[in-house]
Amino acid sequence: MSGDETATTTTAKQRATAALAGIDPQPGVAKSDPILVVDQVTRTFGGLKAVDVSHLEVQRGAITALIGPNGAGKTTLFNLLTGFDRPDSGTWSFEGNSLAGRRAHQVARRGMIRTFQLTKALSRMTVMDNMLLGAMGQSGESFWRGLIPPLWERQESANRTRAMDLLTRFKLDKKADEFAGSLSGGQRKLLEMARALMAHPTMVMLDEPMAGVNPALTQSLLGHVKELREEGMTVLFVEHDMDMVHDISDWVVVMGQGQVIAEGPPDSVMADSRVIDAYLGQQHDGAETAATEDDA
Ligand SMILES: Nc1ncnc2c1ncn2[C@@H]1O[C@H](COP(=O)(O)OP(=O)(O)OP(=O)(O)O)[C@@H](O)[C@H]1O
Repeated sequence: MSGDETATTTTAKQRATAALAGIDPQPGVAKSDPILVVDQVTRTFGGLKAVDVSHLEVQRGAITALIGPNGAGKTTLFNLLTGFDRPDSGTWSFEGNSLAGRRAHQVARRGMIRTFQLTKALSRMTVMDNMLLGAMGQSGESFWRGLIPPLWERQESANRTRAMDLLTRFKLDKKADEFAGSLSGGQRKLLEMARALMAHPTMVMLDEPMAGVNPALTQSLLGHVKELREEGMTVLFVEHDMDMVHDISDWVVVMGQGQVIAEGPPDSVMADSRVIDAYLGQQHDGAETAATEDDA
């Protein structure tokens, strides 16, 4: 690439930063080009309101972090939006189409794909079979095509080729025939991401991509997430690792007790007193619990 090209090419990061630059950092603020819009979504467990989100918009083509103390409702919100749980009330739309009431596979088919932790069952499958599972719901798996072997075989072969290309990109190609359970923590996270890409997502939802990752793989993982944005995908991720949040996010949404309590660019959000209070409150509660246990 020539120097001129370098100077004139805008990256997806620059575009996302510019698009979010003038947005007022207030909970529930409207974005210039939202791909996901959430309204009045609530979920109660017993007497506990785990999620109570009045309004939330996620900007297309940006990397948005969803943070908050333990029990804030982040995972529950992820489950609701992706059809793995049902809300008590509320609506949400993806690319202008309502997803309320849609099941997980219908949400996935519309291009919103979440990563999954490697469960016991998936650990006993090979890395390649995990990848092929990520292609489920593609045309080859449809009932009628499944009845016509040449069509099915062509799809199966295309899926294997795509899986191998992705495994190569994520440096897991040499592990294709090994059990997924034999992978390291970081390699598992890479597999989860690669598996999500099998479905050609528009938006990728990452569930704690840094959990259990050895520092040696940290940069590689961060690089892969940034690549998703460069390829035009929207990323929403839940994470406790604040270095990662700071490094890769264009925008940060903070949840506390089920609600969105703050949102904005990483620097301003992390300096926000509501955010500091929410986290300190948790540490304070923890200190109190420890003291009570000591006293007992
Ligand atoms: N299936 C369930 N049954 C009962 N309570 C639940 C269930 N799932 C979540 N909760 C409760 O809802 C609240 C929100 O939990 P959630 O897992 O969404 O929080 P989180 O922000 O993802 O926390 P963490 O960062 O620890 O994963 C918590 O109080 C949790 O105990």
